[in-house]
Amino acid sequence: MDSCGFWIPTVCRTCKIIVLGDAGVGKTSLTHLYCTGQFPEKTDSTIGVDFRERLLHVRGDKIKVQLWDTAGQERFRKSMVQHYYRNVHAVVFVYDVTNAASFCSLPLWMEECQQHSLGPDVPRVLVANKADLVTFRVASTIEQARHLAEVHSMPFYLYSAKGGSREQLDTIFNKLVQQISRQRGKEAEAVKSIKLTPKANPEEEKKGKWTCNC
Ligand SMILES: Nc1nc2c(ncn2[C@@H]2O[C@H](COP(=O)(O)OP(=O)(O)OP(=O)(O)O)[C@@H](O)[C@H]2O)c(=O)[nH]1
Repeated sequence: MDSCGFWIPTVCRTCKIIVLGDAGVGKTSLTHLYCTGQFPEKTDSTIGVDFRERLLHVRGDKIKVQLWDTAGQERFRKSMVQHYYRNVHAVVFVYDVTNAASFCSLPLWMEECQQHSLGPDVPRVLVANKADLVTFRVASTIEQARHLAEVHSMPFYLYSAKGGSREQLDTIFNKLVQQISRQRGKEAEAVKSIKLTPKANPEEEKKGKWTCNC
């Protein structure tokens, strides 16, 4: 409501963000923490997909951040995979710093995105999760992951869903949402400029069409 008691409608947009990575890397834990503020003490393997949402207020607009927590296990993905990739606005890749195989799978997750027509313009980030379990042994993989992210022009975050602060996680997702909003702004500008392109003078057009040269 404004000061005169009128209801001022605000825009509500949805940002669909899919979270991809091997089974057990912490996708459910991360999405749960971002949307509820709690690290879930117990999680089951995701079957198909789980949705979680959080409403953000950005400069007077409402943005519904819709997180698609996808199944890491192949057998739980098959039937849903086409749905994940429809109208995606951003991607979060996750691997577990204690699980080298989950790091090695990252190129496969990226390939899957490509196969489902997600272009390089779709914002993405890489999260190295379970930072609370980092040991000297896994430090080199973290550097490799940082490098992989750099090569693919995506921000890299070392994070712990278990021990990290929610503010830190907010920063990761909110930056992604800002990137999506900026991109939407550019698209809207592009559409406006197409609409504003002056039309040819209709009289001139008519003349051109009906002038007989014989
Ligand atoms: N120590 C530690 N454990 C974590 C962290 N994040 C998740 N876990 C644990 O890792 C296990 C798997 O986490 P999930 O969030 O279920 O993993 P997922 O990627 O959603 O797994 P799928 O649904 O099978 O694809 C759970 O026991 C979590 O409690 C973390 O940052 N640190």
